[in-house]
Amino acid sequence: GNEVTCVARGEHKEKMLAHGLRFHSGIKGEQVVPCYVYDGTEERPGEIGVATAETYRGKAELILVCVKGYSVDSVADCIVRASGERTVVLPILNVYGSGPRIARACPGSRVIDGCIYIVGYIQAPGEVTQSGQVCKLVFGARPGDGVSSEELETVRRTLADAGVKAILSEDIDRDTFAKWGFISAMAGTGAFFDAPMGAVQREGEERDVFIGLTKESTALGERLGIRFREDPVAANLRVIDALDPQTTSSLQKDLKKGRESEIQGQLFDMLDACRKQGIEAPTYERVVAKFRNS
Ligand SMILES: NC(=O)C1=CN([C@@H]2O[C@H](COP(=O)(O)OP(=O)(O)OC[C@H]3O[C@@H](n4cnc5c(N)ncnc54)[C@H](OP(=O)(O)O)[C@@H]3O)[C@@H](O)[C@H]2O)C=CC1
Ligand SMILES: CC(C)(CO)C(=O)C(=O)O
Repeated sequence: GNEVTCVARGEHKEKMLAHGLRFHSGIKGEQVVPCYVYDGTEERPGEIGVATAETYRGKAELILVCVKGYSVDSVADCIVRASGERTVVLPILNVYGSGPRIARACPGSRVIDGCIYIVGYIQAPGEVTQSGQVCKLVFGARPGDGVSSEELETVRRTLADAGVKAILSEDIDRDTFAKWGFISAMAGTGAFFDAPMGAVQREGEERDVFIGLTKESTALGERLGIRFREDPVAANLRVIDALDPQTTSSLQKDLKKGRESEIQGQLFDMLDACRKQGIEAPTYERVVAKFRNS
């Protein structure tokens, strides 16, 4: 029922416009949604508008920022242009601090914060796969973001109507930190040992490293004033133990293929923050040393 525009580029954009956006979804099944070039004037119900960050015109009501950490700066101008007085900007990256960072990069935009639990990827240009049944988005207000509780409720309802399990958090700083701590430990362990999560599910060095990373990020979080809802080691191991043993993180896959990756935001920033806060982080030191100068 809502108008949707995707900001895209390259072959992905071309294929979407030529053949529609093809979804292979564990939740919604197979679908092809027709796409058209969005120029800020015409809206076509039942179709997805497509624009580039440079050509996007018009004002959005809700902007979901779902690029990787290294691409944030390339979409900042677009976010500012697409923001009107009532627009809400919702980042869902796996990098803690994305809300504040995007707010700084996009003066005048109203930026909240969030994170998402989903397994998805671009399978081929114009084709997106979402695996399994999990699609949970946690979001919430940041201090001084200027977004009212009624507007947050509108965001929740909009996402829920689209089939997303949307949870309005009373402490999004805690929840984005917890997601960051998890993905950092998962990606760091997987990349360090070049192993899928099955290796972390068994007792042994891989599991010990995963636990070490989680304990160190927990110490950092506590130093920063995060009040975790439950012990992060127990919570993170529960998630790992429920994964398909073949699962690897996208950071691990990107590193293996020599592609640009989120290693700065997911690993290096964690160690740098530990050092800055005087938190001893021998496991992060060991894992990061393998990648920092390689
Ligand atoms: N994939 C997943 O299952 C999950 C991912 N996350 C997090 O979500 C974020 C996004 O991840 P993911 O979806 O995997 O990333 P992808 O790289 O698969 O998708 C991001 C897309 O944004 C495009 N993009 C980047 N910059 C621009 C730009 N300036 N103009 C137009 N398009 C642009 C990229 O194009 P191009 O390829 O040309 O760069 C790419 O198609 C990350 O922080 C990730 O850690 C969180 C939970 C689960
Ligand atoms: C592992 C997964 C899919 C979990 O949400 C993820 O976020 C990533 O690969 O970056």
